[in-house]
Amino acid sequence: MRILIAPDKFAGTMSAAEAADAVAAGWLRARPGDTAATLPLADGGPGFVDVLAHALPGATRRTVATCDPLGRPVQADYLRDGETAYIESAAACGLHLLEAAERDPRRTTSYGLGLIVSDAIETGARRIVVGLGGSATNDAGAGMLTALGLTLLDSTGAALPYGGGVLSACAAIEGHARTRGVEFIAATDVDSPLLGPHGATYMFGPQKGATGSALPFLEMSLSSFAELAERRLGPVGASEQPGAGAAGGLGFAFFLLGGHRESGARLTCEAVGLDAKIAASDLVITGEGSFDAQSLRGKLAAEVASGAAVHGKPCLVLAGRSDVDAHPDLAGVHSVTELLGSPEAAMREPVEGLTSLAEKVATEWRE
Ligand SMILES: Nc1ncnc2c1ncn2[C@@H]1O[C@H](COP(=O)(O)OP(=O)(O)O)[C@@H](O)[C@H]1O
Ligand SMILES: O=C(O)[C@H](O)COP(=O)(O)O
Repeated sequence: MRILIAPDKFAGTMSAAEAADAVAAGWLRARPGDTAATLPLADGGPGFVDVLAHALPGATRRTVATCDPLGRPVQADYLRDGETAYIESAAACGLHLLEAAERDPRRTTSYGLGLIVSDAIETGARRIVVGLGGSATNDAGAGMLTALGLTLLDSTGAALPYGGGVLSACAAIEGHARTRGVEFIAATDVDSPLLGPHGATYMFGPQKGATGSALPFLEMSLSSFAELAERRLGPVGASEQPGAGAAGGLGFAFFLLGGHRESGARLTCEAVGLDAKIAASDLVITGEGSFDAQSLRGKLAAEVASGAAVHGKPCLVLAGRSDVDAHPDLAGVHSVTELLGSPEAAMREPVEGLTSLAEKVATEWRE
């Protein structure tokens, strides 16, 4: 049997490539007569640039000095392919760049992403595809807009500090972004709007360290900024567009810059030729760290599963943990947590855990 193993990363424990290798090793241990092809994927979050680097052999990597969500210096890689640049927002805004105790979206900024985008523009990029996801920020892209040339002022005329928590003090937006003639594509991992119960703050704030009263405070801050920014920069309604809430509202900021949204998962799947690879296999396996209700809202595993369904191929999800038992596009959902008894055990030895899960599922698989 020909197996295609096409997972996303397991955030915090394994890259997509490590996860794919672990599944292949476990599967082949149980069924050595099968062939396994690995295809690490991404949905706009971490891994976006690495996946595209494999898919676009003509693209070159460029390394730039930028800053992390707390303003500390970091190096970030992005890709150039002719006049197109492919940038991963998590390279500057990523949750993985902070210690657990440092996570606080009232303070974190997307400024560093603006420095990467500026570098791309200054070196001639005219089409910029930005992968959104895995961020530690919830500032509606205000930091990035500042790095691109806009000035955010409070009611006394002083420049606004960075972070999502100060945005309700923004009384004026002055200047122009240095983005004329540049097409932006926000490759988002979620289709959430900016505000509301399914928006950036309430859906993703808690995983970034915002809890209790910080949540309504951030929601109010973003809402006030969004109203001003839409009036000043347009288009009105940008905050309600699907994807505006991706990466702490960076989707919204790209809409203000005239950009449009694509599904990050679909974009990477198309770039690697997933469809043809599914057609040439008998079974597809995908996975991610946490397979949950969010995953079904256009995330990578759901994209792979629907691709498999189109070709009538069975698709399995092997996840770190899961609260989804079944889905019409899936032949099965299995988790390392279920196998080892607790999420702690699953995360302690992630490669071994996923390898054992794949071995068990392969042993039980009936064609
Ligand atoms: N090896 C693992 N075993 C169990 N749970 C994991 C493992 N790796 C990651 N996770 C869980 O998955 C979460 C990340 O979810 P994931 O789907 O990978 O990313 P995202 O939600 O950012 O797209 C982690 O916070 C952790 O709870
Ligand atoms: O806020 C973000 O960065 C994402 O759009 C959602 O986060 P996640 O993909 O890391 O869960």
